[in-house]
Amino acid sequence: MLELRGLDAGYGGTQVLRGVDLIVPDGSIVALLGPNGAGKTTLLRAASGLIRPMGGDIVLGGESVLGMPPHDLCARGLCHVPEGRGIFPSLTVRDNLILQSKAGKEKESIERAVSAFPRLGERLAQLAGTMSGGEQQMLALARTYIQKPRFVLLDEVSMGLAPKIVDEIFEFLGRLAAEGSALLLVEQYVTRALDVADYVYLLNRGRVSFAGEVSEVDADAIAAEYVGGGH
Ligand SMILES: Nc1ncnc2c1ncn2[C@@H]1O[C@H](COP(=O)(O)OP(=O)(O)OP(=O)(O)O)[C@@H](O)[C@H]1O
Repeated sequence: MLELRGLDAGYGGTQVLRGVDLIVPDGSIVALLGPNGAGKTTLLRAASGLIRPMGGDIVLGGESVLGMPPHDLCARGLCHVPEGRGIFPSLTVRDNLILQSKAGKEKESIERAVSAFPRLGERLAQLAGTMSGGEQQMLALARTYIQKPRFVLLDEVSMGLAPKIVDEIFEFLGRLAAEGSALLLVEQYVTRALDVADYVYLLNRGRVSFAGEVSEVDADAIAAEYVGGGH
Protein backbone atom coordinates (compact mmCIF):
# COMPACT_ATOMS: atom_id res chain seq x y z
CA MET A 1 0.00 0.00 0.00
CA LEU A 2 1.11 3.55 -0.77
CA GLU A 3 -0.11 6.17 1.69
CA LEU A 4 0.15 9.93 1.68
CA ARG A 5 -0.51 11.21 5.18
CA GLY A 6 -1.34 14.87 5.74
CA LEU A 7 0.81 15.88 2.82
CA ASP A 8 1.67 19.57 2.45
CA ALA A 9 3.65 20.53 -0.64
CA GLY A 10 4.36 23.47 -2.91
CA TYR A 11 7.05 25.56 -4.50
CA GLY A 12 9.21 28.09 -2.67
CA GLY A 13 6.91 29.97 -0.32
CA THR A 14 3.73 28.92 -2.14
CA GLN A 15 1.83 26.05 -0.62
CA VAL A 16 -0.22 24.02 -3.12
CA LEU A 17 -1.23 20.84 -1.26
CA ARG A 18 -2.83 21.09 2.17
CA GLY A 19 -3.10 18.06 4.37
CA VAL A 20 -3.72 15.52 1.62
CA ASP A 21 -4.53 11.98 2.79
CA LEU A 22 -4.56 9.44 -0.03
CA ILE A 23 -4.24 5.67 -0.19
CA VAL A 24 -3.35 3.47 -3.14
CA PRO A 25 -4.06 -0.13 -2.10
CA ASP A 26 -1.89 -2.87 -3.63
CA GLY A 27 -3.09 -3.88 -7.09
CA SER A 28 -5.74 -1.15 -7.35
CA ILE A 29 -6.32 1.69 -9.81
CA VAL A 30 -6.93 5.08 -8.23
CA ALA A 31 -8.03 8.05 -10.35
CA LEU A 32 -6.95 11.48 -9.13
CA LEU A 33 -9.17 14.12 -10.70
CA GLY A 34 -9.67 17.83 -10.31
CA PRO A 35 -9.73 21.13 -12.16
CA ASN A 36 -6.66 22.79 -13.67
CA GLY A 37 -4.29 24.01 -11.03
CA ALA A 38 -5.82 21.86 -8.26
CA GLY A 39 -2.41 20.36 -7.49
CA LYS A 40 -2.58 16.92 -9.16
CA THR A 41 0.86 17.15 -10.76
CA THR A 42 2.28 18.57 -7.54
CA LEU A 43 0.87 15.60 -5.63
CA LEU A 44 2.52 13.10 -8.01
CA ARG A 45 5.80 15.02 -7.86
CA ALA A 46 5.81 15.01 -4.08
CA ALA A 47 4.84 11.32 -3.90
CA SER A 48 7.65 10.30 -6.26
CA GLY A 49 10.33 12.36 -4.52
CA LEU A 50 10.73 14.98 -7.26
CA ILE A 51 9.85 17.73 -4.80
CA ARG A 52 10.28 17.56 -1.05
CA PRO A 53 7.01 17.86 0.88
CA MET A 54 6.63 20.73 3.34
CA GLY A 55 4.90 18.42 5.79
CA GLY A 56 3.22 15.08 6.24
CA ASP A 57 4.53 11.64 5.37
CA ILE A 58 4.82 9.23 2.45
CA VAL A 59 4.54 5.61 3.48
CA LEU A 60 5.33 2.71 1.19
CA GLY A 61 4.59 -0.78 2.40
CA GLY A 62 4.32 0.50 5.99
CA GLU A 63 7.66 2.33 5.92
CA SER A 64 8.23 6.08 5.62
CA VAL A 65 10.07 6.97 2.41
CA LEU A 66 9.96 10.71 2.96
CA GLY A 67 12.96 12.50 1.48
CA MET A 68 14.02 9.59 -0.70
CA PRO A 69 15.11 10.58 -4.23
CA PRO A 70 13.05 9.36 -7.23
CA HIS A 71 15.50 6.68 -8.41
CA ASP A 72 15.60 5.09 -4.94
CA LEU A 73 11.81 5.13 -4.77
CA CYS A 74 11.57 3.54 -8.19
CA ALA A 75 14.04 0.85 -7.12
CA ARG A 76 11.66 0.19 -4.19
CA GLY A 77 8.75 -0.17 -6.61
CA LEU A 78 7.29 3.34 -6.79
CA CYS A 79 7.84 4.76 -10.28
CA HIS A 80 6.58 7.96 -11.89
CA VAL A 81 5.75 8.61 -15.54
CA PRO A 82 5.94 12.41 -15.44
CA GLU A 83 4.24 15.06 -17.48
CA GLY A 84 6.58 15.67 -20.44
CA ARG A 85 7.45 11.95 -20.32
CA GLY A 86 10.99 12.11 -18.88
CA ILE A 87 12.70 10.31 -21.75
CA PHE A 88 16.11 11.22 -23.18
CA PRO A 89 15.35 12.71 -26.61
CA SER A 90 18.93 12.66 -27.90
CA LEU A 91 19.43 8.96 -27.10
CA THR A 92 18.10 6.06 -29.13
CA VAL A 93 15.06 4.11 -28.06
CA ARG A 94 17.33 1.17 -27.24
CA ASP A 95 19.57 3.29 -24.99
CA ASN A 96 16.54 4.84 -23.27
CA LEU A 97 15.41 1.32 -22.39
CA ILE A 98 18.87 0.07 -21.41
CA LEU A 99 19.35 3.01 -19.02
CA GLN A 100 16.30 1.82 -17.12
CA SER A 101 17.37 -1.80 -17.10
CA LYS A 102 19.22 -3.75 -14.44
CA ALA A 103 22.79 -4.66 -15.44
CA GLY A 104 22.84 -7.97 -17.28
CA LYS A 105 19.10 -7.84 -17.99
CA GLU A 106 19.24 -5.50 -20.99
CA LYS A 107 18.04 -8.02 -23.58
CA GLU A 108 15.17 -9.17 -21.39
CA SER A 109 14.19 -5.55 -20.67
CA ILE A 110 14.06 -4.64 -24.35
CA GLU A 111 11.98 -7.74 -25.07
CA ARG A 112 9.57 -6.82 -22.30
CA ALA A 113 9.23 -3.26 -23.64
CA VAL A 114 8.62 -4.51 -27.18
CA SER A 115 6.04 -7.04 -25.98
CA ALA A 116 4.04 -4.13 -24.54
CA PHE A 117 4.52 -1.82 -27.53
CA PRO A 118 5.61 -3.72 -30.67
CA ARG A 119 6.02 -0.41 -32.48
CA LEU A 120 9.07 0.35 -30.33
CA GLY A 121 10.71 -2.80 -31.67
CA GLU A 122 10.80 -1.27 -35.15
CA ARG A 123 12.40 1.88 -33.80
CA LEU A 124 15.13 0.74 -31.44
CA ALA A 125 17.85 2.59 -33.34
CA GLN A 126 15.85 5.81 -33.74
CA LEU A 127 16.58 8.87 -31.60
CA ALA A 128 13.74 9.08 -29.11
CA GLY A 129 13.19 12.81 -29.70
CA THR A 130 12.45 12.21 -33.41
CA MET A 131 9.53 9.88 -32.72
CA SER A 132 5.90 10.97 -32.74
CA GLY A 133 4.32 12.14 -29.49
CA GLY A 134 2.45 8.85 -29.14
CA GLU A 135 5.58 6.79 -29.69
CA GLN A 136 7.46 8.89 -27.13
CA GLN A 137 4.70 8.27 -24.61
CA MET A 138 4.88 4.53 -25.33
CA LEU A 139 8.62 4.67 -24.68
CA ALA A 140 8.06 6.48 -21.39
CA LEU A 141 5.54 3.84 -20.31
CA ALA A 142 7.76 1.00 -21.51
CA ARG A 143 10.69 2.34 -19.47
CA THR A 144 8.54 2.09 -16.38
CA TYR A 145 7.07 -1.28 -17.40
CA ILE A 146 10.45 -2.99 -17.61
CA GLN A 147 10.97 -2.26 -13.91
CA LYS A 148 7.89 -4.25 -12.90
CA PRO A 149 6.85 -1.55 -10.41
CA ARG A 150 4.38 -2.19 -7.59
CA PHE A 151 3.08 1.39 -7.88
CA VAL A 152 3.01 3.62 -10.92
CA LEU A 153 2.16 7.33 -10.85
CA LEU A 154 0.87 8.43 -14.25
CA ASP A 155 0.55 12.11 -15.15
CA GLU A 156 -1.81 12.72 -18.07
CA VAL A 157 -0.25 10.05 -20.23
CA SER A 158 -2.94 10.48 -22.90
CA MET A 159 -2.40 14.24 -23.22
CA GLY A 160 -2.46 15.52 -26.80
CA LEU A 161 -2.59 12.07 -28.41
CA ALA A 162 -4.89 10.76 -31.13
CA PRO A 163 -7.87 8.70 -29.89
CA LYS A 164 -6.46 5.48 -31.38
CA ILE A 165 -3.19 5.93 -29.49
CA VAL A 166 -5.12 6.77 -26.33
CA ASP A 167 -6.98 3.45 -26.75
CA GLU A 168 -3.65 1.65 -27.06
CA ILE A 169 -2.32 3.36 -23.95
CA PHE A 170 -5.40 2.51 -21.89
CA GLU A 171 -5.15 -1.09 -23.08
CA PHE A 172 -1.57 -1.06 -21.83
CA LEU A 173 -2.63 0.39 -18.47
CA GLY A 174 -5.08 -2.51 -18.15
CA ARG A 175 -2.23 -4.93 -18.79
CA LEU A 176 0.00 -3.19 -16.26
CA ALA A 177 -2.75 -3.45 -13.63
CA ALA A 178 -3.55 -7.06 -14.56
CA GLU A 179 0.10 -7.91 -13.91
CA GLY A 180 -0.25 -6.54 -10.40
CA SER A 181 0.92 -2.93 -10.52
CA ALA A 182 -1.23 -0.43 -8.64
CA LEU A 183 -1.83 2.79 -10.55
CA LEU A 184 -2.41 6.38 -9.45
CA LEU A 185 -3.84 7.97 -12.54
CA VAL A 186 -4.08 11.70 -13.26
CA GLU A 187 -6.11 11.91 -16.43
CA GLN A 188 -7.91 14.57 -18.44
CA TYR A 189 -10.29 11.99 -19.91
CA VAL A 190 -12.39 11.69 -16.80
CA THR A 191 -14.80 9.01 -17.99
CA ARG A 192 -11.99 6.86 -19.36
CA ALA A 193 -10.18 7.12 -16.05
CA LEU A 194 -13.33 6.23 -14.09
CA ASP A 195 -13.98 3.28 -16.42
CA VAL A 196 -10.77 1.60 -15.31
CA ALA A 197 -10.44 2.90 -11.74
CA ASP A 198 -11.50 1.24 -8.46
CA TYR A 199 -11.24 4.40 -6.33
CA VAL A 200 -11.43 8.09 -7.05
CA TYR A 201 -10.06 11.16 -5.31
CA LEU A 202 -11.17 14.65 -6.21
CA LEU A 203 -8.71 17.42 -5.54
CA ASN A 204 -9.80 21.03 -5.27
CA ARG A 205 -7.40 23.87 -4.46
CA GLY A 206 -4.92 21.49 -2.94
CA ARG A 207 -7.38 19.64 -0.72
CA VAL A 208 -9.17 16.32 -1.14
CA SER A 209 -12.86 17.15 -1.63
CA PHE A 210 -14.00 13.56 -2.18
CA ALA A 211 -12.49 10.11 -1.72
CA GLY A 212 -14.39 6.92 -2.39
CA GLU A 213 -15.22 4.06 -4.69
CA VAL A 214 -15.92 4.81 -8.31
CA SER A 215 -19.36 3.22 -7.95
CA GLU A 216 -20.27 6.03 -5.51
CA VAL A 217 -19.71 8.88 -7.97
CA ASP A 218 -21.63 10.23 -10.92
CA ALA A 219 -19.03 10.05 -13.70
CA ASP A 220 -20.97 12.35 -16.03
CA ALA A 221 -21.30 15.05 -13.38
CA ILE A 222 -17.57 14.94 -12.68
CA ALA A 223 -16.74 14.90 -16.38
CA ALA A 224 -18.98 17.91 -17.01
CA GLU A 225 -17.18 19.85 -14.29
CA TYR A 226 -13.66 19.48 -15.64
CA VAL A 227 -11.98 20.58 -18.82
CA GLY A 228 -11.48 17.74 -21.29
CA GLY A 229 -13.97 15.51 -19.53
CA GLY A 230 -16.52 13.22 -21.00
CA HIS A 231 -14.51 11.55 -23.75
N1 LIG B 1 7.41 24.79 -10.54
C1 LIG B 1 6.43 25.54 -10.02
N2 LIG B 1 6.72 26.69 -9.35
C2 LIG B 1 5.74 27.45 -8.80
N3 LIG B 1 4.43 27.13 -8.84
C3 LIG B 1 4.09 26.02 -9.50
C4 LIG B 1 5.06 25.16 -10.12
N4 LIG B 1 4.40 24.13 -10.69
C5 LIG B 1 3.09 24.32 -10.44
N5 LIG B 1 2.90 25.44 -9.72
C6 LIG B 1 1.59 25.96 -9.25
O1 LIG B 1 1.01 25.00 -8.39
C7 LIG B 1 -0.41 24.96 -8.57
C8 LIG B 1 -0.84 23.52 -8.85
O2 LIG B 1 -0.27 23.09 -10.09
P1 LIG B 1 -0.34 21.60 -10.59
O3 LIG B 1 0.42 21.53 -11.87
O4 LIG B 1 0.03 20.69 -9.51
O5 LIG B 1 -1.91 21.46 -10.86
P2 LIG B 1 -2.69 20.36 -11.70
O6 LIG B 1 -3.87 19.99 -10.90
O7 LIG B 1 -1.77 19.28 -12.13
O8 LIG B 1 -3.16 21.23 -12.94
P3 LIG B 1 -3.35 20.84 -14.50
O9 LIG B 1 -4.59 20.00 -14.57
O10 LIG B 1 -3.55 22.19 -15.12
O11 LIG B 1 -2.10 20.16 -14.95
C9 LIG B 1 -0.72 25.91 -9.70
O12 LIG B 1 -1.19 27.10 -9.14
C10 LIG B 1 0.62 26.13 -10.38
O13 LIG B 1 0.70 27.41 -10.96
